[in-house]
Amino acid sequence: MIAPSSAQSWLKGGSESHLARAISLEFRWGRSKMMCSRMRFRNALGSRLFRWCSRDKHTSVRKLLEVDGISERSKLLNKVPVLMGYSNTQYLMEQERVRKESATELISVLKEIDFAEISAKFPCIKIGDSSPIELYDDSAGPSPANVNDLSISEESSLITQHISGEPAVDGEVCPELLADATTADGNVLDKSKRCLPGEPAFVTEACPESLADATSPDNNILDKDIRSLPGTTSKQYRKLEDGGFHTIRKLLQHFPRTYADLQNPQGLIEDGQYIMFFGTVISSKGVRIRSTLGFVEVVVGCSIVEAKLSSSDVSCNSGAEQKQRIHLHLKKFFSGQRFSSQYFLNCISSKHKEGDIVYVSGKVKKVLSSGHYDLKEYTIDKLEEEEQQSTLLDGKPYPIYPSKAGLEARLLGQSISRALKMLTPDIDPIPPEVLTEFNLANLFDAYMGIHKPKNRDEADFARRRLIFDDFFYLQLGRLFQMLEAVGTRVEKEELLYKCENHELNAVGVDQWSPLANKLLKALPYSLTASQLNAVKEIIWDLRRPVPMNRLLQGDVGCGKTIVAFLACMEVVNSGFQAAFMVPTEILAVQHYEHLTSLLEKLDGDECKPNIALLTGSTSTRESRIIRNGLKTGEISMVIGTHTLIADKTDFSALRISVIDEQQRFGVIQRGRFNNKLYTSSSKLSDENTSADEASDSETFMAPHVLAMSATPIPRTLALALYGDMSLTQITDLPPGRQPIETLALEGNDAGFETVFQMMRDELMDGGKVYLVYPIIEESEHLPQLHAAKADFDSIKQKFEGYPCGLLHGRMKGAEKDEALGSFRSGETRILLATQVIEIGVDVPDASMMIVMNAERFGMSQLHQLRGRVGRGGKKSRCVFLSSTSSTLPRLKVLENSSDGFHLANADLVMRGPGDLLGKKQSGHLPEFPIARLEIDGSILQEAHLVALKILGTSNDLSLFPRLKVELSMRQPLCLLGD
Ligand SMILES: Nc1ncnc2c1ncn2[C@@H]1O[C@H](COP(=O)(O)OP(=O)(O)OP(=O)(O)O)[C@@H](O)[C@H]1O
Repeated sequence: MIAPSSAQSWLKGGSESHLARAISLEFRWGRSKMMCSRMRFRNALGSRLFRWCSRDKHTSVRKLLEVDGISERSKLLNKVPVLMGYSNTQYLMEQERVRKESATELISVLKEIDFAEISAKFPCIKIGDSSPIELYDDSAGPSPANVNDLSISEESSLITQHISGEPAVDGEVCPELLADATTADGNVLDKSKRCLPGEPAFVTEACPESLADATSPDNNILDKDIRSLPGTTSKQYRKLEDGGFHTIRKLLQHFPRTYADLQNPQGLIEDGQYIMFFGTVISSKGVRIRSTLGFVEVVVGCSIVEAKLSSSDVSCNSGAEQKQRIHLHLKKFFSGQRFSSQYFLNCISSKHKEGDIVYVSGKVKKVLSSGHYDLKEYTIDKLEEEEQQSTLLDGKPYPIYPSKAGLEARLLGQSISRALKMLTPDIDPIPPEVLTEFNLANLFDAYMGIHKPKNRDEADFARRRLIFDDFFYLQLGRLFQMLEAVGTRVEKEELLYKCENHELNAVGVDQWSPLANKLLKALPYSLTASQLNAVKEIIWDLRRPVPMNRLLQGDVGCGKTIVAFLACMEVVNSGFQAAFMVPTEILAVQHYEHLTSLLEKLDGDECKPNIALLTGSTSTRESRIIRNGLKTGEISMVIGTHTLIADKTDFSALRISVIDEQQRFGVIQRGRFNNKLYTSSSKLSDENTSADEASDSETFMAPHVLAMSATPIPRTLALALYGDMSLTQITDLPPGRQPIETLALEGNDAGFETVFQMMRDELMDGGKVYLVYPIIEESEHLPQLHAAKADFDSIKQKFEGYPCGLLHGRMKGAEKDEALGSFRSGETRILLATQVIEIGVDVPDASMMIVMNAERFGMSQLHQLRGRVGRGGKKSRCVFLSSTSSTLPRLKVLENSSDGFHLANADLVMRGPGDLLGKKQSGHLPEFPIARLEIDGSILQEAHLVALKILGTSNDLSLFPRLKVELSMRQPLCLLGD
């Protein structure tokens, strides 16, 4: 590309030929920059020439052009084409357009110019450094059908690079392109051999070595750089890379969001409906309304099946099916002088030709004449490739891709098609026997089937395999990491055995330790069946020679705490220690009080273990005493917050760590806890201070981990299901529980009136009410939010006679305990609180909860909050008040679901499973949520079995080198903190 200054340099010569050359250069520069708009060319060239001519030193030019005054602009412009050898501007433009269409001519034009000479003579002339300016969103990109869509700047820069022998500026060029450009007969660029879009010829002819390379079995095609994708321009590569598609795998894993049935809508089309249509372009024209406004209208004709038709509308009637022909009008307006020129509008409208088969989607708006509709906010895609058209004709499902990073669907679709062509049937790293055994598609067929299915069944079969892969590599990775961490072969086998055998291994109550048995007997209730099974299973695990890593999952209020207490007592009874870590001080105090009150009921003082509470609010003196007690082994069990993982807290013989509401702790925190525990245990063995008779290896063993969660975050959920954690579920609720009546209301005057009336009724009925607020104090920035402190007085007034309490995170530990204690004892009947009560707070007779501005909380949070009521025998109610009516539907979901697992699943789908093998805790929106645990559980199970089978055959995957490579490609085998 030639910089403008070059033209000025040519002008310095002052001769006619120099001037012609200058104009020629200027024209090319101007055209490449301006997409050949005649108007802009004239303007730009005219003003530039004028500037030159008006300068004194360019009198010679003026003379040459015979322009007398600078006002005679049009005269000057008419001279220019003549000097360039054309009769007038119109003709010049016409000729140049023809030139543009012929790459051969273009080369000859460019070859006329001796770039080396220009560069040498005029250092100010830079070759190939200007990027083309996009004047409008050419979303379609270079059309596969028309290679000339490549901008001249791009093409000329490629060729220029070749001629000047300089490296590519804009990206790699297929070597053949350059080779071809230098052929002796020159001047002709064989398009069939260029790396240009939509040219399959390239794949087979032009770059055979690159294809051979890609298809070589020992070359991992999937992890090839995206730039190995054939038939793609450097601009497209850049776009793909910017969209995160750095490898072929990334591209192929951009799965269709859905498939469209290649059938147009049936029945009545209503205004405002968002509909997809397939049809044929009937016309496409550009209309200039005035000098600054124009539009392009594409009319698409479609056949739809109409139920009730007037006879005039019916164009064909095949049996019972009546088809109606409708016309969709797709209009795009352009404003501004530049974009409303007829030439420009014609350029745009020519993109759609009569007879093109297109796929359009958008919002339908009826127009006056029957059978005609405007399509608003539309997208239009041409079904260009033969296979796409055959998709339409054969009634194959048509994949619809989710948009990504602003990449146009068409480019994505094309690139995926090209990537598919690179694949070979031997890309699958999973052994074929496994595929046969589990009835899985081969990976090659799976990619083909998901992107180009012949029918829905094929797409489903492919999807199944791809979901399998997601789960399989996840588990293979986790198990591989675990096996790496375990020393001996026996331990590895033991571990695999544990993972493989999910049958309930239990230790009967009669074999429990005396302490656990005594606690069980001291309970004021009987354990439910699943609570009992959970304890049996955990105790069985505690007696295994490998550390337990178990998740105890059960809905809010199902009674997990007592299960964990019993497990702790089992360990404490053998002289080991237990640590119980909770996320809040309130919860630590509650658990401590609960356990001590239960232990008080035990017969005989001699067996009562020494329990301590250690939180941030514990005084320094007391903390020192507790820490000392833990170090010496005097204290058997400690309940506390994350102070338990502080460096200075040491244990003498820690054997179990319970992490309550474990999703509240980050991966690193939990990892620190585990490491700490392990260190403590090892230290202990060095010092030989163990009171236990266990063998050395047992003493060295890392402590058991029992994590508890009511609403696992997606990451935990996925890990628990088939990661390295075993899962124990409590599936029933204690007897006498009644479902919580849930109501979602808009928090307007009427809504509040209803709620306050319900509250009055509840209080009169002897109930206790939580009022939950999103913030403590009113905020200027968020005036719509209700605040706990601000509402305190008005609630007190409104409910005179019913004492109110206040509980929020900014209160001191003792104040919080007091507020909760008063509510528990019934001293206060209304508790205004923030989300500090969200987890674990247990006031069994609290019977009503009202959540203000409920949309501010996440679904799982709301489920947890709701779990604070309905923990006793009294019928409870929960009201979620939304700030606006628009946020109400989301809250309504909670009206119908009281299943934390289901809600966590909904979260999983919304947030994605997160980076399961990394340290990233939070989820992210998935590119394509291909797997749903709710429905894909069986695939998950199979994947788990296959992973175990493979690792059972070869612990270090040495017998499956391709799987090992695949695993490392998918997930770096970084060790988790936990
Ligand atoms: N089998 C049972 N029968 C009757 N009540 C029970 C039983 N098990 C537990 N409870 C009581 O149910 C209430 C809730 O138990 P707990 O606090 O252990 O629930 P949780 O599962 O930890 O709930 P959250 O996830 O909300 O913390 C407590 O008051 C507890 O004493």
